[in-house]
Amino acid sequence: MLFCELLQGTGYAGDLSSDLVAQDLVYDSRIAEPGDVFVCLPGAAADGHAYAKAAYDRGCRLFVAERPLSLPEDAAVALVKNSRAALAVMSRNLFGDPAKELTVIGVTGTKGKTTVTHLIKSVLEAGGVKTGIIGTNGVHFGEIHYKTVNTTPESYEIQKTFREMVKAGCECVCMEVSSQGLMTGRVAGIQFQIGVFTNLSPDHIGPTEHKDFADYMHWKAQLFRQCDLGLVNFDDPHVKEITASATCELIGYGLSEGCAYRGRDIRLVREPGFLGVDFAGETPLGTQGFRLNQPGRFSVYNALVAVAVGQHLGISLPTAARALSKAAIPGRVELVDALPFCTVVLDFAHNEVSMHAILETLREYHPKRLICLFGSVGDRSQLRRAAMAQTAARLCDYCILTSDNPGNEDPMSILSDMEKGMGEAKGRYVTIPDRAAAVKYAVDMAEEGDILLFAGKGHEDYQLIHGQRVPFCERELIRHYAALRLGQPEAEDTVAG
Ligand SMILES: CC(=O)N[C@H]1[C@@H](OP(=O)(O)OP(=O)(O)OC[C@H]2O[C@@H](n3ccc(=O)[nH]c3=O)[C@H](O)[C@@H]2O)O[C@H](CO)[C@@H](O)[C@@H]1O[C@H](C)C(=O)N[C@@H](C)C(=O)N[C@H](CCC(=O)O)C(=O)O
Ligand SMILES: Nc1ncnc2c1ncn2[C@@H]1O[C@H](COP(=O)(O)OP(=O)(O)OP(=O)(O)O)[C@@H](O)[C@H]1O
Repeated sequence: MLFCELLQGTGYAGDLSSDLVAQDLVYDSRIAEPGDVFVCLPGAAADGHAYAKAAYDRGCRLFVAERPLSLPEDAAVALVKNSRAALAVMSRNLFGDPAKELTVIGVTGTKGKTTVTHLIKSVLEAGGVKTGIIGTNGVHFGEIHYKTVNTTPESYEIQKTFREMVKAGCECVCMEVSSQGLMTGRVAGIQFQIGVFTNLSPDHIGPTEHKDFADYMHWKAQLFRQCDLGLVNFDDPHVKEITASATCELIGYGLSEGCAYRGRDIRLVREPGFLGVDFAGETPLGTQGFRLNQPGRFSVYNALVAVAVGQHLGISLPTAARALSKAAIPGRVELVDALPFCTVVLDFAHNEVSMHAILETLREYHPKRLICLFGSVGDRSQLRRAAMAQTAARLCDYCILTSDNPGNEDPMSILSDMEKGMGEAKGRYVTIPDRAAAVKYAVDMAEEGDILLFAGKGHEDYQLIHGQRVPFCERELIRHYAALRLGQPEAEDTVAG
């Protein structure tokens, strides 16, 4: 593609020859190749402008930057005001604006994004609409699955993935849109047909993320300034602020009166091997009974919005109900069929908000004892650890404190911060730093009627320890130790990592 065509819409300045040909775009000098356009991005840890020469040395001659670069004369530099925004526009140009060939749905909110995108995919595909998803669990479409670095990837990866999805016959893409993704322009220039708001509470506030809650909220609200229809949780205390600047049509879902999509008659169901919820969903096209394979009130919200999206795309209520009765999401309130006399749940809850949500939900099922195994990630706020531990101490009968992803921190110092929270809330607990040993302890202590929650790892198949990614699959370990406890000989073969 001609460099000047690629730059169309960026508002660039620079005296560029009209016959320069660009092969691809790249924003990391370490993977730059001859023919690539190197886009200099100012980052959190470094500034891409400082790596322009490295990209030149690897053969790049075409550059996009926010300020003049000191490079040999054969380099062509297009100057733009905001290089991340320019990357979004150029990526769209490079891949031929694939969003125009898809129905694009964006899901934002503090909790529930991954769950909701998977539920929407289940509902749409049950109605024959081939759908791709992009989010924390990676990219999924058809038989294709790959991981992403970010919940909302960089604009180049998004546009490239959209194009792959179109080629694979997808009609729709449902993606998680993080506040960081909105703030850093990763979804700039995409007009979403539907935007979904799940809920909002303080999170992602810190030196490399948002400066305060107002900033976090401002960027979440951005989705409703670039979509046609907003499906928003009317029961969330922050819905007014999120929608105040909306430019789209707004439709509410929730449990309160006035919601177009409303859940009522909620009944929590716990049966052997099953933990779920029944409810009636009122919609503009009629009322439908639902049984969800996922527990708790928050699952009703997640399901309602999936039904609403489905209805807007022509999926009937019985089809949506059938899909939701079977939908299971790896690592999100996932039931592990391991010990027949109690309920074992694997969940990604890794901060105070989601711990509170999942534990309160599980309490409502009246377990004999609610036992929770969890750790806290390293290299992040110390307050988060104590807060999580306090919440667990208040809501559980017993806690097993262990390691999550300690990262570059000493696991013992993370555990000591968690123990402070435990002590303040007078919780009963044991500390077992090695997570595999802690899993064994939890499995061995389980009794009839207990609910065991393994929190934090969810779908992850590794632990980050001292900068290393160590294989670790909690689901497999639970099954392994359960099989040992039940005297099943095949247990030896089931451990992964
Ligand atoms: C803190 C932050 O926002 N980091 C994001 C950022 O990377 P960065 O700012 O650290 O990049 P940098 O290291 O400062 O480098 C700046 C530029 O120089 C380039 N570079 C650097 C070194 C070199 O040798 N050569 C070179 O060209 C880099 O490729 C980059 O273009 O830009 C990268 C590319 O887009 C992102 O992958 C990366 O996300 C990191 C992994 C991250 O953790 N981000 C968090 C804050 C985030 O975005 N989280 C949300 C989740 C929120 C939720 O769950 O709700 C998300 O959407 O993932
Ligand atoms: N609607 C909801 N409200 C509150 N909590 C929820 C909701 N849906 C799911 N959860 C809880 O939060 C956890 C994380 O859910 P999910 O991964 O879907 O959210 P997310 O927004 O993608 O989160 P993250 O940004 O941490 O990846 C779940 O495992 C569950 O315990």
